[in-house]
This record gives sequence, structure tokens and C-alpha cells, in this order.
Amino acid sequence: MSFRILVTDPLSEQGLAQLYAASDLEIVQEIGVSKEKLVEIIGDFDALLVRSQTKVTEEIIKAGTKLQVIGRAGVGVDNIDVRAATKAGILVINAPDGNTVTTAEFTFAMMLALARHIPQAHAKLKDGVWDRSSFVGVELRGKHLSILGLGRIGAEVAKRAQVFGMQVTAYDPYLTSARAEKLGIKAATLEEAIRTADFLTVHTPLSKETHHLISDEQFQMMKPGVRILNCARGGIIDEKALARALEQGIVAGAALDVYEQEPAVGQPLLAFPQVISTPHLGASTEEAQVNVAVDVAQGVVDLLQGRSYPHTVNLPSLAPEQRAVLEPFSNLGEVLGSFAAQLLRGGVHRVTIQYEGEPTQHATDPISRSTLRGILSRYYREEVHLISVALIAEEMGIEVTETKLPPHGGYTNVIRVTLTGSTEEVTVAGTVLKGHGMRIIQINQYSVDITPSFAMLMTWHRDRPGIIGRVGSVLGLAGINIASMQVGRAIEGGEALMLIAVDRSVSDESVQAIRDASDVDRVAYIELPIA
Ligand SMILES: NC(=O)C1=CN([C@@H]2O[C@H](COP(=O)(O)OP(=O)(O)OC[C@H]3O[C@@H](n4cnc5c(N)ncnc54)[C@H](O)[C@@H]3O)[C@@H](O)[C@H]2O)C=CC1
Ligand SMILES: O=C(O)CCC(=O)C(=O)O
Repeated sequence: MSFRILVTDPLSEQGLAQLYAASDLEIVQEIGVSKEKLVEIIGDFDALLVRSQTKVTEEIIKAGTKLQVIGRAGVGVDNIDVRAATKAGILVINAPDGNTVTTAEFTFAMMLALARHIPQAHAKLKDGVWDRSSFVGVELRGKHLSILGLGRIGAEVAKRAQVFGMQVTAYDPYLTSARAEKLGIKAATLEEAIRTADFLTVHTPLSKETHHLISDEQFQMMKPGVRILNCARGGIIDEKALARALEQGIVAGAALDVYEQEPAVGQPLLAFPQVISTPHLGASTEEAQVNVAVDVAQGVVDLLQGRSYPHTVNLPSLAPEQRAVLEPFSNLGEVLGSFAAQLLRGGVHRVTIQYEGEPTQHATDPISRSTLRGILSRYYREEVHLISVALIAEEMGIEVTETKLPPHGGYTNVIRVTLTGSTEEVTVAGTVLKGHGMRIIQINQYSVDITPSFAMLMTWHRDRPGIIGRVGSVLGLAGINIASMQVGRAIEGGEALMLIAVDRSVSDESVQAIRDASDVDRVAYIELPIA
């Protein structure tokens, strides 16, 4: 099978070389293609590779009917409509490691340039003016640097700042005190970090939470004379509020590489002499561009050829050994989800997935996604992709809850799926028996023990003699072999349940014939995702 890859932003030749080297890939480069043309051609491609210039909008994603992967050569994926891609079942990947050091070095270059007015002095001398008195700067040594967002780049900036003798404070909601201690950094609240900073630099992604993280209220808390850096994303700092803080003398200077609107030609902040600015150059080194292109190209090749890639943005990525451990549980979850959804009459409002024992020792997200796929396949016409399951559930207004318990009741592992609808609740549980595959062990209040098969029948009937024979003869007449059968009842002569695994599909007529048999109250015919 041959895959077609479209590249729409300039990527390093070294990165592209490995794409050209793969025998089953055809690479088309359309650098700087217009949005209209992209919508027109994207339907012929299996993968799209971009940097930050191409805006991968919902319209482009919808037109990309064959797209499997969108690769971003770099970190930030804010130029890609990840939600639309997720909904369409398209994997979004990035290359977050390749430009970390480059961007940290760039931030540091900006910090030194800001402290010593290097760009302004340079420009004046080029204009023929020898001015030594206007550009008296400040030392970094002994100054308080506050870093908002202590991820890959933030941590590299911190290391460099420590070598320069700065006191480093960081605000990051995911920063543990152990990591802060290991890095020799003071972990602080956002307000503390803002109040104490002589230099403040942001290294978060741009998200709903970080949009205008620094605005008027925060500038009012700052030490007069603070210097501000943004080499992460435009919009984390409110540009209009920054302009006001510069005018009020709260901010002595700012270094900006990124802007709310790019290209930022004519942006009013650039008119301030205390603002130094670059056109989104943070990741622009030869090394970083090779690194990110090589990484993301490798990711696209690996994913199209059926292997895994560690930096998936909209699906948790798993190491092969983790995948091997989780696969039996994911398969069981999908079967249980499918079974429960076919038993439930009407729509589902709430899904509860309970894990007992072994699965709780692992990340259960992949199992829950498979379970949801099993459930949603019953309600959704198109194929439900693991990438989009959580979003589809959210859009359908289904509440999903996971609970984890220690092993219980003699099984080392149990997955229990409960679906709550408007009029009833259905619970189906199962286990994986080492070397013997999966078993269904509970249906509602009944304990059972049956190997699930592609086609299964379930009857609710009264516990009377002859019922098994009547159902068996309907199947026999239709030439359908019974693989295994379980009968359960709460009390003798009361409501009972029969679960039958059959070797092939059962026709509507045969299901109706069983439904018509005396003493049978209800029949459910269930087809499961088992090959
Ligand atoms: N100027 C440029 O050319 C470049 C810019 N970037 C930007 O830098 C950003 C950071 O990159 P990395 O360090 O590689 O990402 P990362 O994912 O390693 O780090 C981001 C950190 O921000 C933290 N964070 C998230 N929400 C937060 C919040 N509300 N408040 C405080 N911290 C929060 C996260 O916990 C994480 O530790 C990227 O998202 C990208 O937008 C990255 C590379 C080049
Ligand atoms: O592609 C670029 O040079 C921009 C890099 C960047 O902003 C990122 O990786 O998030």
C-alpha cells in the first residue's frame, strides 16, 4: 500500500530525506499553498506535515477525508484545530524535544539583550551615533527570575539562569515540590511569582487557561522596573495591558518573539523603544529545524506503517511493552462495552467503568477508550475511532466515570461496565484468564462464566422444564451450532437467564421464533467485536 504525504511549510531536507527513502510513501511539497488550494487537494493525502505557518482549520480537516495523521514539526499545535482532527479520528503529532535547547538559548539571548539594551545600542551605532550614556543596563546576577510554565523549555531556561547567579522561582500547576527541589527552584503561586519577579518569562502553551495569564491585574502586582519576556506564544501576555504597563513605567522593558497576530508587522508594542522584538525565531536554528523535521517525519512514517510514535497530541502513546500488557484488557473492555450497550434499551446517559486488580496498576485510559468504542459503536453510524471516543461521548452528553478497586472475589482482574439509561441500568463484567482468553462473569445481578463469541443470544425466561430444548431446536432448525451455554436463576421456578454463544450470525426470524417460544420474556441477540 502506498501513502501520500503533503508538506506545506518549509521543513529541513534531512527530515524529508527519510520520507523520500521509504518505498511506500509519495511526498508532495506545496510550500505556502493557499487555504483554498489546500482544501481542494487535501482529500488525496494520508498525512499532512506542517510547521507553524499553515493554519490547519476545521474546513481543511473536513476536506481531508483520507487523512490519518497531521504532523507538526515543533511543539505548539495551536495552528491546528486539534478538536476537529480528534472528532474526525485524525491523529495529531508533534516534535516537542527537538527545539527545547534552541528555544531556551534564544530566551536567554533575549534576556541578556533586554538587560543590556543590545539591539537599541546596535541600531544607534549603525545609524552613526556613538552613544554610551543611554544604554546603562542591569546585571542578571542576584536578580529574581520568575518562570511561568516549568516544562521542557522553562526548565532549560532555569538551568541557565542559575549559572548566571539568578534566584529562580517557578509557577506551574503541575510542578511537584520534589521536582522543584531537585532543580533548585522555588515553587510558588502565580501571584508570588508575579510579585517577586525582576525578570518574568512565560513558557506555557497557549490554552484557555493561559490566554491573557498576564493582564492588567497582574501588571499592577509587579515590582516597578520588571522586565518581561515572551518566547512561547502570543496571547499568554495581554498585549494591550503590556502597552499600558510600559506607559505607566511598571515594565522597564519587554522582549517579544511571539504575538497575538502573526506576522506582527505594525503591532503598536514594537513602537516602544524599551521593547525588543524578533519575528518568531525561538526555534530557528539549523540544529532544531533538523531535529524537529527528523522527529515528526519519523513519526508519520512509523504511524502510517503501523508502528507507534511517542508524541501523539490527541491519543496517549504507549510503549510496545505497555501496549502488550494492556491489549487483552482493552479487547475485554470493548467486548463488555458492546455487550452492555446492546442489552440496554434506549440511549445511554452515564457510563461507569470499574477496574479491579491488575488493570489498576496501569494507565487505564486506553482501556476506557476501547470500552467507550464498544459502547458508542452501537449508537454511532460511522466507525468510532479511539482518538475521538471521548469527544463523541462528550458531544452526546454522556457522563463517563472511572473507578479503581483492589482485586476482589477471586479474580486477579475485573472490568465492570455499567450503563445508565433513562429507564434502566445494565451491568456487564468480565475478566481475562491468563492463557485462556476473556470471560464474561456477570450480567446485571447474575454471576455467569462464559467465553464471549462473535454472536450471542440471551434470554430472560421463567425457570420451567423444556426451555433449553425449545431454544436449542430453533437454532438447530436454522443450522446454527451452539458453542457454549450458561443458565442462571435467582430462585427455582423464578426469573432465569440463558446465555448462548453460537458459531454464526442468527437471523431476525430465528430470534423472533425464540421470542415466541413459551415462557420466554425477552431475547437479546448480540454481536460482539470478536474476530
Ligand atoms: N518561540 C518559539 O519559536 C517556540 C515557542 N514554543 C512554545 O513554548 C511552549 C512551551 O514549550 P515546552 O516547554 O516544550 O512545553 P512543555 O509542555 O514541556 O511545557 C509547558 C509547561 O507549561 C505548564 N503549564 C500548562 N498550563 C499552565 C498554566 N496555566 N500555568 C502555568 N504553567 C502551565 C505545563 O505544566 C508544562 O510544564 C510551547 O507550548 C510553544 O507554544 C516552543 C518552541 C519554540
Ligand atoms: O516552526 C517554528 O519555527 C515555530 C516553533 C514553535 O513555535 C513551536 O515549536 O512551538
